[in-house]
Amino acid sequence: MTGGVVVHPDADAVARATAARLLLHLLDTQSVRRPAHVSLTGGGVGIATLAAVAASPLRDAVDWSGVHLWWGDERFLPAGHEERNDTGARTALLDDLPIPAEQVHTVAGPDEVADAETAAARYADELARFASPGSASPVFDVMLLGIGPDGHVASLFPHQATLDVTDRTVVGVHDSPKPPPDRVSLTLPALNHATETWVVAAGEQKADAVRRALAGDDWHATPAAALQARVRTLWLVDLAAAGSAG
Ligand SMILES: O=C1O[C@H](COP(=O)(O)O)[C@@H](O)[C@H](O)[C@H]1O
Repeated sequence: MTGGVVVHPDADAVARATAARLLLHLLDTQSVRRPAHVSLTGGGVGIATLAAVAASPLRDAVDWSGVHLWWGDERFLPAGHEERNDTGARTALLDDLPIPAEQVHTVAGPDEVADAETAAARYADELARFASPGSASPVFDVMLLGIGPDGHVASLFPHQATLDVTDRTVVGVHDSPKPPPDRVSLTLPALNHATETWVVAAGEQKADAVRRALAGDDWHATPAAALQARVRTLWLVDLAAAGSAG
């Protein structure tokens, strides 16, 4: 297991470098096996990364029919809502990507199911359909995540009971301190069921959370401190998030 911090000059550079890293990683993976499973994130740099994938000349070198896309979390809002993570991803990249619709695994919203728990159970079933032997989900080749200023990751927020859920891959989240209050999130064991995890962060407001996570803070206080991919956990940050600005 390895890890590391890569510091880029600014948010735009984080997004462009992460996009290049993702595309090269997919090309490498596809040279030996397929499909590849990638879990996406919402958030400023997460969506900017997808826009940078869309703009990259390498984009068309990837065989997208050999890629499955998932989400680490979703806001429990109706399909097409501008605050949903998948809406941002569609606008930035997916609407223009030759990927089979059935390989884009979205989380159901209130237009489809009664509550976040039902959406979580349905997403868990979908993950199970593609599970690696002996587990409840695929091993994600890349788990792309953001981090909140409070240290939240996906929709696992500090001191919420969802942090301790280990018997499921997906949970319904309520009382999120960041709107909207209802969400669906992979649990920590599911987030860590990844070969590589890349946490993207930019801006001074992320610096303290990044510092605490890297220092191994109590993960109930800083959920991102619990991230540990099987092979490599990378922190892809800008100077400000690295605490080196000014
Ligand atoms: O609410 C969420 O926030 C985080 C971080 O977003 P950012 O805009 O502060 O970078 C994101 O990673 C997560 O997917 C999302 O649902």
